[in-house]
Amino acid sequence: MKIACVQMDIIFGEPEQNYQQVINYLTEAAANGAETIVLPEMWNTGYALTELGTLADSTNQTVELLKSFAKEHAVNIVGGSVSTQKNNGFYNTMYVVNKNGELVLEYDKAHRFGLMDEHIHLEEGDTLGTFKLDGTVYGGVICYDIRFPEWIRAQALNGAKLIFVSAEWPEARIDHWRILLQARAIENQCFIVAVNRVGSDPKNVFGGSTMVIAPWGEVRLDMQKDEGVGYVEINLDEVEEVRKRIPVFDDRREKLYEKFSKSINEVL
Ligand SMILES: O=C(O)CCC(=O)C(=O)O
Repeated sequence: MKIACVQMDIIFGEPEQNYQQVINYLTEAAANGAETIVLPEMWNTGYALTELGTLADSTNQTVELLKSFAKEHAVNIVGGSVSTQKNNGFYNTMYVVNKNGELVLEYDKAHRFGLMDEHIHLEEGDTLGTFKLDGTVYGGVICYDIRFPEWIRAQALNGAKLIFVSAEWPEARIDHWRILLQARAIENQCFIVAVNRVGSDPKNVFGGSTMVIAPWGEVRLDMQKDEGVGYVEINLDEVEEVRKRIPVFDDRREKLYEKFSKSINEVL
């Protein structure tokens, strides 16, 4: 599978300009033969959280754009995430569409990031971001979610061989981003395709470092601070090879883990 990672800048609080930027990047990636294109987090508005009442997508604009582009160009799109308004609240929502133009995932970020005020302005999601493309199971998570190993493990246990991460991760903690992503790939013996933004907003400078990591932990793509589209070819058979080499999933002791997580709760 040829994957294209869009490491873009996001224009703060300007959805129409960001939609146009994304169309340009999708067009470039499709013209270069990408089969799956991945976008960063909150690419429609950036973290303009106090203005979501007028800026968030409340009309399905994003889904319609992604569906029609995917169908016309026969590409899968992991549409990063956008700010959405639904059920009387605002969400940080990841959409994935397949190459037939069908929506196969709508995932609301499960873990809200307090340092960027998400807990004040956004609702939290309660569903697991697994989905299928051509019969294979994938996972999708958003930024801060990667700090929760049990959340990524849940995806692997539900069959995900590759987990997509969309982010607006600040440069100040980019060493955490790199190490956490590599750890999540190694411990779950899966591919991680993680797309971060570059540029800055009124409060943060973002760290780029979009990466593709193989199930054995090797970094196959590292975009550092380059703005634009990065490409990588991956073969999902590597997942089974690594899982045979060290059979972590067979050696897990679920009941033991449950026993001690209960004990800790009882003590507290
Ligand atoms: O966990 C972090 O350090 C960054 C998380 C973040 O920026 C986010 O979830 O938007």
